[in-house]
Amino acid sequence: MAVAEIGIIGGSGLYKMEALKEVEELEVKTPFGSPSDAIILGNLDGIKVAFLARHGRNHTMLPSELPFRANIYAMKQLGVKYLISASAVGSLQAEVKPLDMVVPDQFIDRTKNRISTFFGEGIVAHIAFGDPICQNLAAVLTDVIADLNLSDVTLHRDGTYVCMEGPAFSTKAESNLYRSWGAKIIGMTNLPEAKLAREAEIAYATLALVTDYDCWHPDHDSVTVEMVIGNLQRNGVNAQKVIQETVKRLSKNPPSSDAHSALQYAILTNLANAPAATKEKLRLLLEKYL
Ligand SMILES: CSC[C@H]1O[C@H](OP(=O)(O)O)[C@H](O)[C@@H]1O
Ligand SMILES: Nc1ncnc2[nH]cnc12
Repeated sequence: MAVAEIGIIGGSGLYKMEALKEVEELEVKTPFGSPSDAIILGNLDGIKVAFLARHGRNHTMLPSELPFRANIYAMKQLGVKYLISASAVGSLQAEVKPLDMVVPDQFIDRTKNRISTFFGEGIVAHIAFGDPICQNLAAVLTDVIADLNLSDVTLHRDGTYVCMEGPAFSTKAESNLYRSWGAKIIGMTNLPEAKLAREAEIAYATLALVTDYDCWHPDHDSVTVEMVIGNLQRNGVNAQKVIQETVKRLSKNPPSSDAHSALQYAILTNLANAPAATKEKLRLLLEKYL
């Protein structure tokens, strides 16, 4: 039985959910090692949720050091079917202002050093990733943001998130290149998570919290960590309201998601003859298809 069907990954500045009740800390082990930190299991308005601080509660991990596979696999082990990521992002477009919220629908991969598949070691799968975000989950998020009508927050219902390697922020030339590609926001974490969530058949969507104008805007200072965390603290309460209401609506009316059957036509290897050790390692992902 699922421990929690809804998971939350909190990014920079969002290290806990204040409204979580009856919390329990779970030290989860996975075939891919330990997640970034203990998973905090608790009740949000009576609904069980699993919360993980992406960089650890004391923010001790660089984006390139994050155990993405362990984080997503741990959520899968707890029975998570819907995963909400809350993330700080820089804006690449003038109309997207600090404190705004974006629910991106696309990614551009500029990472260099991430493992973003569970497969290999004798089992090959290629998931479809044309629509990397679950649009039905994203629609719940956007409806909630619109309905809450938060002061100082403009909602952007879609947009492309550039996922860069980091940890240094972009150069102006890079930032302007991404602008010329029409991308809306930039961060360092969500693309590997979205890929792994899709392989794990978990519906994934991002609540992107805009904290800065990166380094391209002639009238604004270039991004600093102080700016990111300051703006995150300014709209951390709003972000938590959005997540809380989204959890309520998901639990009342869980949307269908193509992500929930993402592996159906993705596995190439005949599992009957696949290495037993890999089948065991990926048992949770494969058991429906064995
Ligand atoms: C603290 S600024 C850069 C840092 O913030 C974002 O983190 P997250 O996506 O976990 O909110 C960005 O991706 C970088 O990791
Ligand atoms: N400008 C930026 N670039 C990359 N990641 C970020 N996270 C928050 N702001 C960012």
